[in-house]
Amino acid sequence: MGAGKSTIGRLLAQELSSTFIDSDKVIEERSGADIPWIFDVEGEAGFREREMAVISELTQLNDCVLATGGGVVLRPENRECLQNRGVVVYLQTSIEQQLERTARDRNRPLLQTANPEEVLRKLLEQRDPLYKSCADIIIRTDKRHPRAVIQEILRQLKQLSKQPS
Ligand SMILES: Nc1ncnc2c1ncn2[C@@H]1O[C@H](COP(=O)(O)OP(=O)(O)O)[C@@H](O)[C@H]1O
Ligand SMILES: O=C(O)C1=C[C@@H](OP(=O)(O)O)[C@@H](O)[C@H](O)C1
Ligand SMILES: [Mg+2]
Repeated sequence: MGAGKSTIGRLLAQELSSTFIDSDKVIEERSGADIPWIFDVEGEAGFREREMAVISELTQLNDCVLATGGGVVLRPENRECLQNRGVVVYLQTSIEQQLERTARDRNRPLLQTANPEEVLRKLLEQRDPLYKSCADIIIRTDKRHPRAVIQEILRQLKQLSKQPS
């Protein structure tokens, strides 16, 4: 959360002249409710069910940039879909930057707690190995302008396409 997936994904899609899709937005459209409402009424488990259905569908599409929610890697089915169908980019960010970037946004239910720093630390501990297990490209985004992050993604994409498969 706050790594910049939604922001950088949108700009990257513009740069690549491809379609941008944010799975969280699709989940909201499909359910006719926002993410805090889904967490409130259906719990995190309900949100993860909806997320899995949407990821399974969206990863069938071609030529698009897909920004996911940060918890997408929790389900092995999601990791498999992402790995099989695309180049997966892990945007790494310090907890300090995550806190700064998410502070003004009430839209992340997992961070609406007395100690969001502790929550982020635990999530990182749990998720970092999962992100690494499915990432083709890993990029640090701390104190880096979104444009600079995009240039780095493009550079690494070019390198990947040069490698013999
Ligand atoms: N590289 C960056 N530098 C500065 N601010 C950023 C950067 N990436 C994202 N942001 C800002 O941080 C906030 C959260 O970004 P967002 O794209 O929603 O993250 P995510 O989708 O990974 O949770 C937004 O206000 C966005 O403008
Ligand atoms: O990390 C998570 O578990 C979540 C991240 C959110 O998306 P962003 O990573 O875009 O904030 C959103 O999917 C939901 O609040 C759960
Ligand atoms: Mg997002």
